[in-house]
Amino acid sequence: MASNGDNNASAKPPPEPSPLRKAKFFQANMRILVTGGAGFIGSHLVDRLMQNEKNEVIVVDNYFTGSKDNLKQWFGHPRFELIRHDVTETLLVEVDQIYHLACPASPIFYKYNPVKTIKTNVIGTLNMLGLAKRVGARILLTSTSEVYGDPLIHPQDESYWGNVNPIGVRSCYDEGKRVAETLMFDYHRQHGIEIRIARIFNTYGPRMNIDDGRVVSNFIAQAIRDEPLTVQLPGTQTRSFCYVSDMVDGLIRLMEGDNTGPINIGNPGEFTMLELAENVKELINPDVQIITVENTPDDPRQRKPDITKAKSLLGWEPTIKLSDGIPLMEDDFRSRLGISRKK
Ligand SMILES: NC(=O)c1ccc[n+]([C@@H]2O[C@H](COP(=O)([O-])OP(=O)(O)OC[C@H]3O[C@@H](n4cnc5c(N)ncnc54)[C@H](O)[C@@H]3O)[C@@H](O)[C@H]2O)c1
Ligand SMILES: O=c1ccn([C@@H]2O[C@H](COP(=O)(O)OP(=O)(O)O[C@H]3OC[C@@H](O)[C@H](O)[C@H]3O)[C@@H](O)[C@H]2O)c(=O)[nH]1
Repeated sequence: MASNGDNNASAKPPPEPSPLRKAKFFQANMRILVTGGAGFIGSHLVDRLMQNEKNEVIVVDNYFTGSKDNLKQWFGHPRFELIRHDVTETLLVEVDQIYHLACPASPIFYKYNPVKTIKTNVIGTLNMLGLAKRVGARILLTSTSEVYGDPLIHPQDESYWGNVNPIGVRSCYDEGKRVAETLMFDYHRQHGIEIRIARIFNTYGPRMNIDDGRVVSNFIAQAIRDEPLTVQLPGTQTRSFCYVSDMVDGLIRLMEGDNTGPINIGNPGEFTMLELAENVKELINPDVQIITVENTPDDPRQRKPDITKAKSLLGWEPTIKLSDGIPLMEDDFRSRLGISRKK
C-alpha cells in the first residue's frame, strides 16, 4: 500500500485494474488520461508521456485557458486522443492512470468565474475520483502551494496546515484545492483508490499564455514589448519558480512511485518580485523600466517549498535555475509575438 510516511492506510484494498494488465500473452499499452492537458503544464506532460511508446494518452479539456495549439504535434497520432469535455460533467473512459490537472491556474482566470472554479475543483475532482474507482485507475491531483495560503511558517513543508482566508477572492481556488485534497484522501481511505497528490509551486516556461497574468509571463512579455515591468506592491513578496520540464519530471516520478503525498514539487530558489523584475530586465531588455502598481487582496507574502520529501521519496530535485529558464521562455514568447531580439 502506498503511503505518505504517515498512518493513512486505507480500510479496503484498491479496486482491481483491468484484466488486460495481467494478461499472459498480450501486453496492453498503459492508457493515461490527462485532464487539463491542453493547458501549460498539461501539454508538456503529454509531450513527455507520448515519448514512451507504451503509453496511450487521452486528453480532456474545455479550452477555458488551454488551447488545441499546444497539442497540435500529436493530432492524428494513433496513441493520442483529444476530447472536448468539462470535468464538472461525468466521464467514462477505460484508463489505467489519471493525471488530474483541469483547473484554471492564473489568479486572473480563476477569479473570473469563482463559482465555476469551485465547481471545477470539487465536482471535477469528485467526477475523476468516481472514474478512478470505477475503472481501478491510479489518480494524481495537481494541488498547489496555495493550500498554505499566506504561510506563517517558512519554508513550507507538507505537514503545515496553512493560513487560508476561507471567504476571500482567492478562496475559490485555495479552498477548492483543499477540498479536492480532502476528497482524494477520503476516496483513498473509504474506497481504496490509489492516489497521488502533488503540491505544485509556481511553475513557468514555454507555452504559458502570453496574457496569462502570472508574473513570469507578464514580465517576459512586457520586456519583449518594451513596456514597463509591473511589480505589484510591495515588491518584497517572494515566490520560488520551477521550470516546467523539472515539474513534469516530478509529477511522473510521483505517479510512478509508492507515495500518496502530498509532496511539494517546486524549486526552492526564492526571489522577491523586485528581484525577479531585475533579473528579467538584465536578461531580456536592460533599457526597460520597472514600475510599481497596486496589488490584489490576500496576496501571499512569502513562498518557498521545503522539498526534503521530494528528494528522499522521489529522488527528485529541480535542475534548471531561473537565469537559465527565462531565456528559454523568452525564445518561445518572441516567436509567438513575432518580435526578434534587438541587434
Ligand atoms: N502553473 C503553476 O504555477 C501551478 C502552480 C500550482 C498548481 N498548478 C496546478 O496545475 C494545473 C495546471 O496548471 P497550468 O499552469 O497548466 O494552468 P492552465 O490554465 O494552463 O491549464 C489548465 C487547463 O485546464 C483546463 N480546464 C480548466 N477548467 C476545466 C474544466 N472545468 N474542464 C476541463 N478542462 C478545464 C484549461 O482549459 C487548461 O487547459 C492546475 O490544476 C493548477 O491548479 C499550477
Ligand atoms: O504583473 C504582475 C503579476 C504578478 N505580480 C506578483 O507576482 C506574484 C506572483 O503572482 P502570480 O499571479 O504569478 O501567481 P501566484 O503566486 O499569486 O499564484 C500562483 O501560485 C500558485 C498556483 O497554484 C497558481 O496557479 C499560481 O498562479 C504575486 O506576489 C503578484 O502580486 C507582479 O508583481 N506583477
